[in-house]
Amino acid sequence: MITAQQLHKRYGAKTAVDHLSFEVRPGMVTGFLGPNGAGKSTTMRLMLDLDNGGGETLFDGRKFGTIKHPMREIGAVLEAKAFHPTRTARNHLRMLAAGSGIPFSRADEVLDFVGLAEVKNKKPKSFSLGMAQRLGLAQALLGNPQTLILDEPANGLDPHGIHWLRDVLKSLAREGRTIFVSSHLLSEMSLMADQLVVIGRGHMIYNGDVDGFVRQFTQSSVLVRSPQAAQLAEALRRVDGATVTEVAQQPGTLQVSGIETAAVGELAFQHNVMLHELATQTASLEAAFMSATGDSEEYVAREILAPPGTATPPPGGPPAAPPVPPSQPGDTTPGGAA
Ligand SMILES: Nc1ncnc2c1ncn2[C@@H]1O[C@H](COP(=O)(O)OP(=O)(O)OP(=O)(O)O)[C@@H](O)[C@H]1O
Repeated sequence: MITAQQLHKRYGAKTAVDHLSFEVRPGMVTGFLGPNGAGKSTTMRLMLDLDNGGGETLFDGRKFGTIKHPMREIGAVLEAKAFHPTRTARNHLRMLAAGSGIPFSRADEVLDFVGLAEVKNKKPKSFSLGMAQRLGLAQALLGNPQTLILDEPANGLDPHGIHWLRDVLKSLAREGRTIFVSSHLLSEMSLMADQLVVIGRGHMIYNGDVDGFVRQFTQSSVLVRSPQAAQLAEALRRVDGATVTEVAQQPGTLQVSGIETAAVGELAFQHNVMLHELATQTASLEAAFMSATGDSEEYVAREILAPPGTATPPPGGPPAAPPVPPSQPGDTTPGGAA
């Protein structure tokens, strides 16, 4: 269990982390989300005593600085390419193992585990970002720690690598470990994380389970398809708070919000309306993230750069419209947006 209390950090006049308190529980993956510059890396550095700031972090009740062999209890990767410049991957890990009373054989074990056995005698400076991430994870796992703190470990991994990482972290969590991981890959996070800590501009936005985050920051709706859709729509419109929209190009299909799925089914039954489909439509983690952090974005692209030689809009004029992606075969929405 990690207990972070009142973590804070200022850079001059700027508050990077503003009195954050949260817990990261064992046996599950806790995702750490926030827009660029939200303070995720700074928070992780504060947790590991790698930065000066305020607040306190306890790992199973103990401060990082009081743990005799931290590598054997807490594995961390905060920078993808933080390796010894001249040692081979294997010797880099052996050196760390020696410093923490870990047997040398463990270096080969973890290199094998992360898929780097073939390149273990190469220097990490020749590694791609994805390979460096794998070596970082090997380093974090070297001491077989109870706790893992990983800053964007999926960055640079190919799709197979991302899938592999998800399986690894989930299975390490199932073993009862405490996993705290930041990522900008929201679809990945929705598959991997059980709990979320979401911050914006150094402030806590949400701390709780993933479903709760999606529920809190989006509105779910009900999709209902019926050969008597008009009759059902009429009944639904009489329900207080319910909003009914006919789905374009899908005759007999209604999108309903402001009413539970079960209540739609019951209403259909009461009005002798036959249903062909009744489904709850839950918004994505990405939609929830956009809604929750929209006001906290610090670095926002304002306009599309005009190609050389084309006129730029006058200052104060309307911003350039974002380009509409071309439709793909099979797209059902204008512009091909999914
Ligand atoms: N060494 C530094 N000096 C001054 N400001 C800094 C320093 N490090 C971070 N900051 C600022 O603190 C804020 C938080 O930065 P941090 O790197 O923790 O954010 P982050 O959430 O990890 O961002 P990203 O997702 O882009 O990696 C940012 O506004 C950043 O500019």
